[in-house]
Amino acid sequence: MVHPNDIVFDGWDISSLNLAEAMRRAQVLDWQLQEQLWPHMEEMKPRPSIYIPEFIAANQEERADNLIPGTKAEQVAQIRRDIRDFRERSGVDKVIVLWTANTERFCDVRPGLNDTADHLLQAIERGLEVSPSTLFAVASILEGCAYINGSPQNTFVPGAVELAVQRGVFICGDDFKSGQTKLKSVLVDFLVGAGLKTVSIVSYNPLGNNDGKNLSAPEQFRSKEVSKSCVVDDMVQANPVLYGPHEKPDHCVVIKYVPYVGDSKRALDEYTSEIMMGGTNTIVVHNTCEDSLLASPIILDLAILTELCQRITFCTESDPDFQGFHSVLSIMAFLCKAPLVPKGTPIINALFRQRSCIENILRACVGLPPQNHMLLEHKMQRPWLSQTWACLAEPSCPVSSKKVAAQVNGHVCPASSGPGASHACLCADRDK
Ligand SMILES: O=P([O-])([O-])O[C@@H]1[C@@H](O)[C@H](O)[C@@H](O)[C@H](O)[C@@H]1O
Repeated sequence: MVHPNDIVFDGWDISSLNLAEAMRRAQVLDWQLQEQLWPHMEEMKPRPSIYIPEFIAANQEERADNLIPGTKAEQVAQIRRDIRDFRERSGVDKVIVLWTANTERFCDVRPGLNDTADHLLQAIERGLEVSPSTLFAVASILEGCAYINGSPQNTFVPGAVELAVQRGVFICGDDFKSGQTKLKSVLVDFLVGAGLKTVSIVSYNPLGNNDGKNLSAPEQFRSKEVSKSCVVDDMVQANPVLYGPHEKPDHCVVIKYVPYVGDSKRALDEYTSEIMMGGTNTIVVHNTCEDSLLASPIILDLAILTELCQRITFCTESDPDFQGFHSVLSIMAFLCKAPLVPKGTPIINALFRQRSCIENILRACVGLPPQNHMLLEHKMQRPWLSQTWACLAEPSCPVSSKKVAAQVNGHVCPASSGPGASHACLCADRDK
């Protein structure tokens, strides 16, 4: 066993690092923790990956040392073999693939190139423009493995989405919502919800890890800028009293590579809002975001929730046959900066609305009604009667006409006559 003390950071030979060495190089974990983790990490070595220089910053070249050779089609075939090999060797039942690698530049989206599943597969065969993250997505989908995109680029070109739908495989993304954006998706919801018209949001991000280095290139920064900027759109549009049809706040996002701060990303934000009688309200936030340590639990949650979603089916009153979620797993919006949703469905960025979606679906899975915070039972003139609620149980509900039942692993949650109980009712109208 190589001890961390035996490794010299300066002048490091970066070829084929194992995960213990990578941990040391990343300088994220405290030294004592590194020492404890070392024996568990050193056995693990990343499999080779795909490097297409035009998709990431030129400054990443020296780190690209563990590569899958060949054409794009051969690379996809190799990833598929790796997934199968991992599944067999590890003995796991399911594999979920998650992209947490470098931010890529946006990929061209063109008819004939990647607008349909067939065109995308042909583009791979012909070696046309397909990003590494999309090659991984296609390999995963073809292996029947859910694929999660933790970076901002447009991995899910229309052809990749169509392929996932055709194969009934979950995809979700984009870009972990970890620090500054998470706070923003709460603060702007609060400001606009409280009637303060936010007119300017200025966000600076000094960042010193390798992600920051990659993002110092304009095309890669552009991908991140888009995912970080769209996060307030729905909250603004949801308030037509404050904002006109095409009106939205000025929103400026800056990321600067500052090696000294390492993984401790500084997020500096200024929110300016107009209030009554020509006044302004200004909030300035300094937020030290431990970039990797905020992202890591999100990675775990995404994988765990995706697996759980693979076991959930539900029905609605208008469609009583049980079915699974759409391949574009939009309930993961809570964990993503730029939520991917099925075409034509609303994008929700407000953090607590996103959380409430997950919470209520999970409540339905265990036979509880949705949490709507009305608490009418505590607001009644007359004493509260539990029978008021018992009437919500199947088969007929005089209070609400809409019902949704949910099941996990084929087990349908039972109706009950207790307070607030219904047949795993997801109905938003239950209190009407
Ligand atoms: O989640 P957040 O703090 O808004 O955004 C962050 C970006 O500002 C940063 O550049 C990147 O390195 C992080 O991974 C994360 O995406």
